[in-house]
Amino acid sequence: MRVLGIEGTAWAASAALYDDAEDTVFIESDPYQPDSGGIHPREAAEHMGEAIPQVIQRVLNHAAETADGEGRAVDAAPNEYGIDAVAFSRGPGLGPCLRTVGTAARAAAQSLGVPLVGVNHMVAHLEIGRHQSGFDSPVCLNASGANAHLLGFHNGRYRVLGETMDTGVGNALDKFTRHIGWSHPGGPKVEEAADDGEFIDLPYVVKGMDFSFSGIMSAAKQAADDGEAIEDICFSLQEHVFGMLTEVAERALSLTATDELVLGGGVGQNERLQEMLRTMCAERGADFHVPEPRFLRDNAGMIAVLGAKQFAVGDTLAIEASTVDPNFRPDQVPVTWRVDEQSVARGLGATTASDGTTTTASDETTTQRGAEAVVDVLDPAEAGLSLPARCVRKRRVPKAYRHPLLDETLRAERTTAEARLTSQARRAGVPTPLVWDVDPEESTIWFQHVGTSDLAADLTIEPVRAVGQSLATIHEAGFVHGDPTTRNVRIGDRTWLIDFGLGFYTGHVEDHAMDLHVFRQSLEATADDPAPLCEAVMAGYSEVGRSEVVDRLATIEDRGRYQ
Ligand SMILES: C[C@@H](O)[C@H](NC(=O)OP(=O)(O)OC[C@H]1O[C@@H](n2cnc3c(N)ncnc32)[C@H](O)[C@@H]1O)C(=O)O
Ligand SMILES: [Fe+2]
Repeated sequence: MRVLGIEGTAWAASAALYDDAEDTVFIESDPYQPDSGGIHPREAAEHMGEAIPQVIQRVLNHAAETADGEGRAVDAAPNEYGIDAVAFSRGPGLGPCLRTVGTAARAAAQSLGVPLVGVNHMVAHLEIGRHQSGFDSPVCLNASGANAHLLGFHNGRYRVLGETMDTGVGNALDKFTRHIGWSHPGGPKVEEAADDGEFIDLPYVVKGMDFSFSGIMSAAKQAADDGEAIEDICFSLQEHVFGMLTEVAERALSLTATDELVLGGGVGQNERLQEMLRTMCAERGADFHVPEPRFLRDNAGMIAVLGAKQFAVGDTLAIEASTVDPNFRPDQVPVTWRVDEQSVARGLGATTASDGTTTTASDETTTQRGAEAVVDVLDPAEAGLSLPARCVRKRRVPKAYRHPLLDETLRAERTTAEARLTSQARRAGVPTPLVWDVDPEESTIWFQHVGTSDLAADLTIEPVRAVGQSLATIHEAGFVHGDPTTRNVRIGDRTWLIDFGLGFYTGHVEDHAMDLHVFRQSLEATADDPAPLCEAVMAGYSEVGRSEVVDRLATIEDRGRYQ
């Protein structure tokens, strides 16, 4: 099968030929380069209008030359190019570009006499890595211009495990370089300048698996205005921004118990980002795949490859139904080509051994490696501690992927926050473990051992409802948990909240609603049937909390975050 792919969501006018018999991809691209400032949507669309017919023609020439290649049944295709389908990026992207390119794709499909396939650009950024790596069901980190998110396949869709709360990662870097007068695109120039830089402190914002770039970008611009060395700002931007992306990727691996990660998107070309992710995966024993650069930046090859998978299962579009969608979210895509495959969430819940005995993922005397800490369950007598009962020692171990100064600050701050907020939540009436000792130097806390397993291992309605009540209770007490996922809830005789390390004091409705959002995202990413669980958490929350928070949650979840 041969598929002609067409891409033109923003800056890359690109066409490609994918041949599945040989698994070869031929790509022709013509980038739009703004004279000044960032991407102007109308100028970009004009570029598409001129460049798309040319790149398509070059790919058709190549297709004609190779159409009678070995073993290929060209006669089966309705044209002399041996092309069976035309796939194009339907969105997300800039409306004027998408419309221009959509028109070209429809015309190409009609003149070649083949079906049209509509591809989601974000899913294509990630499927190319899965395709090439051979991974079953990885966590996917997309680091592109207009977006930044973590996706995992679950219950027939790509679920958003975490995403930027404001701008895309590439756009954030590009806005900074525009501020200091550098030409577009700025990302590669930041990478180059970072080579000679030294570390300066910038804001670092992670909420569960979501993250925000607005604070750090304003701080970077301010630092430039204040005369800080540009190479120091570039270096520190990379350390903070990519540190955030690596941290949330690790949290997603931990939440889903997955040991496969793929990277996608234009910012994925950055070698420091690749290095951080590679180091993090190596520390956890996870496999990591980065596609080659031509498949990371916008390109039609990824569109053709995913288009071929969709075409193979009959997922085609009638011309009259092929309108483009500038806000096309990855979780809106029916993943027709993966119906029978495994979920990203694995290793959760009860496991049945070959002899038929069932065990839950309980942790009696084990060492567990979470996303940011190593947790040991200790018998105090054996460990030589004078504590009344079984205890848990939680050590925030240094992360080799992070800059040592950033690493030290984060571990110290989170250890202090965790000890303080765990106790404060308990005083507010929420079941949390007793804090027996804290060693800030070693980023270590000793807790009372609570519960018999985590909520992820046994997801049922009642504890989920209790989590809703507990979140509302701490919000009323003036702080948020910061990372309330199903892994941070222990169940048993009661429903315990643990791991307050990302918590902070706040009375803002938005922050409270984010807490609920993070918990709901974790349910949606791991539960077989998330709907009743999502209802239960809201019911629990509503018993104690404010209705404004519930209303704001709806706004957050409706908000398209593509800027
Ligand atoms: C919707 C679609 O149009 C959009 N595509 C897009 O933004 O192009 P993409 O090729 O995925 O990413 C381009 C971004 O990638 C950044 N970039 C390229 N090379 C980089 C590098 N070495 N380091 C950091 N950023 C880099 C650029 O500065 C630019 O912001 C998207 O995927 O979000
Ligand atoms: Fe892209």
